[in-house]
Amino acid sequence: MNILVTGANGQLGTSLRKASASSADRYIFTDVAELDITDAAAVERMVSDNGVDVIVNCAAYTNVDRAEEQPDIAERLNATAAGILARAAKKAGAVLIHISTDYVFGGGAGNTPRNEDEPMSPTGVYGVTKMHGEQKIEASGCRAIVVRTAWLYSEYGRNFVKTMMELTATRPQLKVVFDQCGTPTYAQDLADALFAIIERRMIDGNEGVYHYSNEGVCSWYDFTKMIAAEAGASSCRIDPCHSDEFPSKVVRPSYSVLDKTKFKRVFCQEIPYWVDSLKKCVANLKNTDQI
Ligand SMILES: NC(=O)C1=CN([C@@H]2O[C@H](COP(=O)(O)OP(=O)(O)OC[C@H]3O[C@@H](n4cnc5c(N)ncnc54)[C@H](OP(=O)(O)O)[C@@H]3O)[C@@H](O)[C@H]2O)C=CC1
Ligand SMILES: Cc1cn([C@H]2C[C@H](O)[C@@H](COP(=O)(O)OP(=O)(O)O[C@H]3O[C@@H](C)C(=O)[C@@H](O)[C@H]3O)O2)c(=O)[nH]c1=O
Repeated sequence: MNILVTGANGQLGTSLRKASASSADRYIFTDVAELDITDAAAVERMVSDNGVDVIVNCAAYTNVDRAEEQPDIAERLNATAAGILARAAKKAGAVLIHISTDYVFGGGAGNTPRNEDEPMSPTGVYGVTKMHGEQKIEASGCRAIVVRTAWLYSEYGRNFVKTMMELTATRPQLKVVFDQCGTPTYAQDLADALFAIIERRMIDGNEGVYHYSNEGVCSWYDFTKMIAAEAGASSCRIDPCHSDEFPSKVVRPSYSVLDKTKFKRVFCQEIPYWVDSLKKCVANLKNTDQI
């Protein structure tokens, strides 16, 4: 099979490169320099010239704060381009694997993990544009597997784990919000899971929306405490704070824990506990001195 990966230099794309290294399938890794996914003609050409069977879209506008000031750019990449990929997939008879986010959900009083059928209720531009992306894919009628994930981190690029390893090593004190709860996801776990779906040919007949994060629940505060403990940053005092004490232009979801029952049932995969995966990533970062 020919598998086109877009946004391949990002966290998930890089992890997928690693996951698929020994596959007999042909993976075509592209980032914006090789394939700008907002360019419909270029996308169609890439798909037809290479006989693409599966597109894995790892490209996105992921700067949540900046999206508030650049809604048009975020919409173009997260929504319009998702529609372009979907239409190209439909025309070629390919399957689109698209990644979405827990930020399509907002707050709400409850603390029940979100399932796939729950109505979307994003509270910021990034979440709105990702919701539009999902809607454009559905409207295209292409065969698609949409995987919503959350709080992605890895050894690569910028992410919360690397930021907090840096801050807890250099600052005497930090305040971190404890009133936003979700589940972190190690990008390598998600990449391995997507790779297994493709490798085991489980893409056909399983179209739909799925949730995937690591197992468990925590606040950003708990996440930071665990990052500091694993990194050995004992000199930084970490205090919990409310969201209004950490000013931001974006209202982030207060509770966006994803229910992964459907993913585990359909794809027969176990999902690692968030603390176990965090330990692996921090150990890698400490060993390779990538921060
Ligand atoms: N990061 C997170 O916490 C979460 C992410 N997700 C979703 O998971 C997916 C992967 O996220 P992640 O790996 O963190 O994303 P990254 O931001 O790490 O990677 C996105 C990649 O897309 C590239 N890109 C930007 N514009 C284009 C374009 N026009 N054409 C092709 N590629 C482009 C980026 O290049 P450049 O860097 O040069 O802009 C970057 O290499 C996304 O769909 C995201 O919305 C979901 C939940 C959490
Ligand atoms: C650095 C810092 C952040 N925070 C808060 C701000 C915010 O509420 C929370 C997380 O900060 P971030 O800026 O990393 O979060 P954010 O960029 O909103 O992360 C999101 O990215 C997108 C792409 C997704 O799809 C989401 O799943 C999620 O991972 O921690 C503190 O409370 N104290 C701090 O010192």
